[in-house]
Amino acid sequence: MEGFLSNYTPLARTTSEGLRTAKAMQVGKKMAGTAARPLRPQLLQGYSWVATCWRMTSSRGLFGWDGPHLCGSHWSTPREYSEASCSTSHNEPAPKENLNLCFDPRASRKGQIWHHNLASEGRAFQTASQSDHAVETQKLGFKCFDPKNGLIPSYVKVVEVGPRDGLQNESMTVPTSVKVELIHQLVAAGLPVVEATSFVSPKWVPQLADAHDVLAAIGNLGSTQFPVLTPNLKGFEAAMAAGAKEIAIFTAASESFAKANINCTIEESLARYRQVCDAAKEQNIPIRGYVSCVVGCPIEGPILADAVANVAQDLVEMGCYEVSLGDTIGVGTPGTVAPMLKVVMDVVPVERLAVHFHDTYGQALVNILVALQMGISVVDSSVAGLGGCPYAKGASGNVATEDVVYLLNGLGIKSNVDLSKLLAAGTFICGYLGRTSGSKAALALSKLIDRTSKIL
Ligand SMILES: CC(C)(COP(=O)([O-])OP(=O)([O-])OC[C@H]1O[C@@H](n2cnc3c(N)ncnc32)[C@H](O)[C@@H]1OP(=O)([O-])[O-])[C@@H](O)C(=O)NCCC(=O)NCCSC(=O)C[C@@](C)(O)CC(=O)[O-]
Repeated sequence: MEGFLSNYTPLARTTSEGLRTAKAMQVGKKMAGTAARPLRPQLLQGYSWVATCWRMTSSRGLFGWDGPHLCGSHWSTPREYSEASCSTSHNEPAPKENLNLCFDPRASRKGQIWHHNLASEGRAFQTASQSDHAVETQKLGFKCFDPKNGLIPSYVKVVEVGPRDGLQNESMTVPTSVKVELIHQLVAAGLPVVEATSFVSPKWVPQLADAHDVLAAIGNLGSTQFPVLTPNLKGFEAAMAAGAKEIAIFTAASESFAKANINCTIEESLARYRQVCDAAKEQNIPIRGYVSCVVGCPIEGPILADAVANVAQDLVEMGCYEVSLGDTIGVGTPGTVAPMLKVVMDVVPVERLAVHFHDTYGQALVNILVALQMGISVVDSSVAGLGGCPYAKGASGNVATEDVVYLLNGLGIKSNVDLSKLLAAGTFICGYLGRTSGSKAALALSKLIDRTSKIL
């Protein structure tokens, strides 16, 4: 735990660097020639990489200051964003309303702006390679954000759970064709794993009663993995009959939640899953495992990390290639998630662990960052933040895949997910469900795109 906390020391520097840089922004104010309001940090939370992202507004509209050179997000900001917010990426003059000021820590130390673009100086914007950037951030001591030093993974596998976890809680029946189209779009966006559906009792989860049809319709789509949930042998056999190539088994670290969700004790569930695993192994079917309620349970409250570690270890021993740790009701903060991960990592190798956060309290991204810093490189998420568990009252959706990919891009971590195609998938499913996306990144990017289309 001590070592873990020391990872955060550089963040204090990041923040103070950010504050110094903010002063340099006054130069930007003069350049813009507008009455900018005083600058203030957004979300200045202890852990937060967003602490280095600031904004100022003026009577002319929103002026974005893109300051994440300090933590590495600028160069991997998605193309759509660059195009929308900074027309100088095309070497064209930027409209004033679209002013974008970028800082380099080297320059900001001297109180200068490194890059700026104004209507008259549209060519000032430059690019730098990710490695230049990594070297720079390292020099400044921001090591915790440096994938090259192995302090966070350089590649993260994003496991999309929207078609299963996302839709299972929807009250309106989503037609099979819509589910299949959503899966196609998620695959097209480059997601390596899309959890397609569940072979659970239709009495328990009516929304996924068409599991066979969904799986039959998607067939084999490139190299994408399509795990499906199987709560028992009956579900496993049905999944095999529908052509499943991978399964997921799921239990909990909380007795009460296991009872509510799968109608048995944890021990009984493990006995069932041993049978499922034996059957799967005979057919060379990979098995993913889930542990729910890893920090809190809607019925029991706080959960002991040892209980999580025991169940995770059992799942690995019975044959799961990966165990996803679920904060089912989204109550975790780094203060509870990090110690829990530490205990689990003592018994399960970090390469076998994934994290699965719901965003009920807005803590999912910061928890993911902590998990990455602890070496975990598999993150579950749901497009547009859809989701919730029917047996976990009050649980909101999963962390949105768009937000996770935006974060990963910002950290210079590869995921091979195309954010623009992912946004389209989110727009598609939200359009069908008649709801606003639960992804902040999706909302912000879509506004930016709308705004630019009005300007251009
Ligand atoms: C586990 C059971 C089946 C036990 O349910 P049960 O009622 O105890 O089962 P049973 O063995 O007594 O059987 C009752 C009926 O269900 C049928 N049945 C039995 N099994 C199946 C099956 N596989 N597929 C289809 N039908 C099945 C069985 O044939 C029988 O039918 P009947 O004779 O009454 O007509 C039930 O509790 C269940 O399906 N639970 C699933 C609940 C669920 O899907 N929850 C959401 C997923 S978990 C989650 O979201 C958390 C996660 C993974 O995302 C991570 C996180 O966020 O923490």
